[in-house]
Amino acid sequence: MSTTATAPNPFKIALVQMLCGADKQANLDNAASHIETAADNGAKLVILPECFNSPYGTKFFPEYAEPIPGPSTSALAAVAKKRGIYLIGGSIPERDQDKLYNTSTVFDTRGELIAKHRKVHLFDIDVPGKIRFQESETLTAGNALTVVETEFCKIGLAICYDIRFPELALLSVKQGCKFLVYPGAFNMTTGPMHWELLARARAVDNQAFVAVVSPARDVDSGYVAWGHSTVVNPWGDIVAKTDHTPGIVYADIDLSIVDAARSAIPVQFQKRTDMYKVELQQ
Ligand SMILES: NC(=O)CC(=O)C(=O)O
Repeated sequence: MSTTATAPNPFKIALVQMLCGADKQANLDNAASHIETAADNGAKLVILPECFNSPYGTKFFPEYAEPIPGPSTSALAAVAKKRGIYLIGGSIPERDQDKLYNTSTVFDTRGELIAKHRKVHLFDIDVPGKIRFQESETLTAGNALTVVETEFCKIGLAICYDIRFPELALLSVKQGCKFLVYPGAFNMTTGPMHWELLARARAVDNQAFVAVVSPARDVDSGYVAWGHSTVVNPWGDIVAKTDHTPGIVYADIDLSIVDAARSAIPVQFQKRTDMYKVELQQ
């Protein structure tokens, strides 16, 4: 669907910061119940966290992985259709033949799957004495930029570690995105260092709204999520944010702020493409 001059603006979004535990069905039920609450409260676009149907860990991915469509994404489609909302389904471990991906699905108001993003940059890090995580032990990286057409605006969708790669965001914005969405799951080492910093950086360097959506923190899990789901406006201001506990973060996305920021500080139109260029190799 293409964006029109009559698109509703502002529109309300909801970030679902939920606990994501070992019981897949409980995760699906919990997500559906939060989505219903968000819709009751007027959200037109609801966003779940990374790996919402499974614990976040390479040993869990093979066990929890599903094809798309599959039980988890069918449940998402049903609730999007029932409530007439757009739904960005965080991510799930996806199985496609002999490969596994960390994949986000997007549903429109009729429950149709309108986009699918496979995490492009796998989370392979080793911070001595703090955290080692190697998604590539079980996952394969996606190869595509994901721009989602909605009635509100184009949305650039990427997952967690993808936020650390400004090139991906720049390419989405080059394709017309005014809003960048990152289901994510930073941890107790990288969260306090970089979660908010990166969300604000991507907002400022792209003059776009940015939403980062985390699971709630469970200190007993093998991977302890930072939480702090946040929405940042194109000036870099935090417009909505929570702590580490379960809950829903709401924000109004007023796209006129994107236009105002881009017109006041017109870096989007001042790129020295005679000197440098970021280009999609596809
Ligand atoms: N979980 C991730 O993909 C990324 C992350 O936690 C980080 O970049 O830090």
